Amino acid sequence: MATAVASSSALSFLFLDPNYSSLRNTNALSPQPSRSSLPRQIRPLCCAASSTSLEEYNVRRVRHADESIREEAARRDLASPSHAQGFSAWYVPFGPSSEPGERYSLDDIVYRSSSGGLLDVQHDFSALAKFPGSYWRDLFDSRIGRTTWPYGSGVWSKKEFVLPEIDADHIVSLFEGNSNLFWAERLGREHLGGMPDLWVKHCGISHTGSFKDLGMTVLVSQVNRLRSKPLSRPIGGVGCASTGDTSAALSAYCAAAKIPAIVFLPTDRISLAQLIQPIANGATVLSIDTDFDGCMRLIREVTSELPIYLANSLNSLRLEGQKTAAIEILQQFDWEVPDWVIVPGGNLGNIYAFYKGFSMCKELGLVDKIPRLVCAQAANANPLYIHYKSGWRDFKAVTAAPTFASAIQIGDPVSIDRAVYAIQKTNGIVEEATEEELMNAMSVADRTGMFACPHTGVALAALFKLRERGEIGTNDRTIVVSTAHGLKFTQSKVEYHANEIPDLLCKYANPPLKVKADFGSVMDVLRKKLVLKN
Ligand SMILES: Cc1ncc(COP(=O)(O)O)c(C=O)c1O
Ligand SMILES: N[C@@H](CCOP(=O)(O)O)C(=O)O
Repeated sequence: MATAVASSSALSFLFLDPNYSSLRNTNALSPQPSRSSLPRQIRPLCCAASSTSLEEYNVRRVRHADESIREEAARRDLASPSHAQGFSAWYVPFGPSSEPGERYSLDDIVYRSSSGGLLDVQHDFSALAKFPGSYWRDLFDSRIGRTTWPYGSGVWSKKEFVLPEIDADHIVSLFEGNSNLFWAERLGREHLGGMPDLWVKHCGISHTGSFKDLGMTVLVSQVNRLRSKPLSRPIGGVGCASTGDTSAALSAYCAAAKIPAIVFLPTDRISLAQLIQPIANGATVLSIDTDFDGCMRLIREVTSELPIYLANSLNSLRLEGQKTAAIEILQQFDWEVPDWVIVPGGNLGNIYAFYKGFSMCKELGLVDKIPRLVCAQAANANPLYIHYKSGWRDFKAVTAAPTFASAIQIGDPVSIDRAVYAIQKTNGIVEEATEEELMNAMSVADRTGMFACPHTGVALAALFKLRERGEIGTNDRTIVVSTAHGLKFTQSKVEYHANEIPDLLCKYANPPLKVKADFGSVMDVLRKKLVLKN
């Protein structure tokens, strides 16, 4: 315990020293240099939080019996604004602005630019670039798997790239992120022509079962800051329109922080598992007789009238958290850049978040290139695909039809401009998947040990098509982003395996076999099964 202690206190001063360029050879758990051996300019800073000696500081790193990790972080002055070291971020218009120099503080409540366009969070790259890429890589790597508040989170372990100025005490985190990168060995070998370097980033293996946790920790933390002293903003609650995952994440984070959550859900268009999440977390749940796009229009009107903070990805704060999944992928490959990343798209914030995470790492020298991005849409809800196919001529919203990938049944995505930018900047591709394609892709992946959701099925179906056309090569390192946990969408799997879906060939259906409760019948069935197999 005492050694683990030493490493974290070391980090707190290492990230104050621009000249300390590499931690790569430093065993994070090994004893740290004595205070006098530290470079001179960092000596006064390392113990800035208290007047204790380094020895005492390290010993005291063992958390007091009556102390929470939050209190410990405050005592040790970890991640306080003073540690931001001049790092900062603010809102700017996304794309060209009619007002030169237009920018807003992250403490402003603003979702649109003066011309009505989207906003983006811009970081002070000149401050971040004072540290070399190797410094950031090593710092982020050294924080993985710890409980140190707030760095145990995959999002907040990259705090300087996310919300550098927020006080650790305002952060609302459920230690999200750090999700599994699954080597899809059998799927690649048996179903994709021997692809040896195929991976699935399981963003849905998360607290509320989807990648939305990554963005929601950032948004709710900022709301917590705004509502707390000294800002004390009169925000009565946080609201969103949702196809089921944003609402689940919002409700959980708000419940953890004791902030009221209000969610607008399209009646009968989300799964039962998704519906029960905000109900259980005590949110105000409005089931509205319209589709997601209708709910989105309503929440935008309501948040402009009432002191309810908007939690959809129109709010660019969300994407700051979501972009850390891209950074995590790079980390998981020891900072080698994959060739392709395939992301299912609906409201289209996430594809841009991936672009942003990758491009930030490139600009700051953590990596030297970025992957090509593929955005995969359900054919029943494919406005980006249509736009792409038209050669990016005038964008037209569509009325999205029902799809098994119900969380992306969205016809008028708020982040359309962000998605176009991400695809264009990465020489990316947009692909679509029919209901049969997505359900079969999901089910064949399940046969190789996954339990994918239908949205992941959309991304997998896009991969099958791109492999077939030879656009993705056999040896290309390819990541499919799994956006939700399959357990949230069991009804669609039940229907599929029961072969009960009209006009759909359920190629991988595996219905249970009904057998009489006697030995002979059981043996007959098993013999038949084994003979068939052989
Ligand atoms: C499970 C799941 N996958 C994919 C998406 C698409 O993400 P985005 O809306 O950011 O495009 C969503 C939400 O829209 C989702 O809930
Ligand atoms: N799939 C989303 C749709 C809303 O997207 P958002 O990222 O803008 O919140 C959901 O689960 O609600």
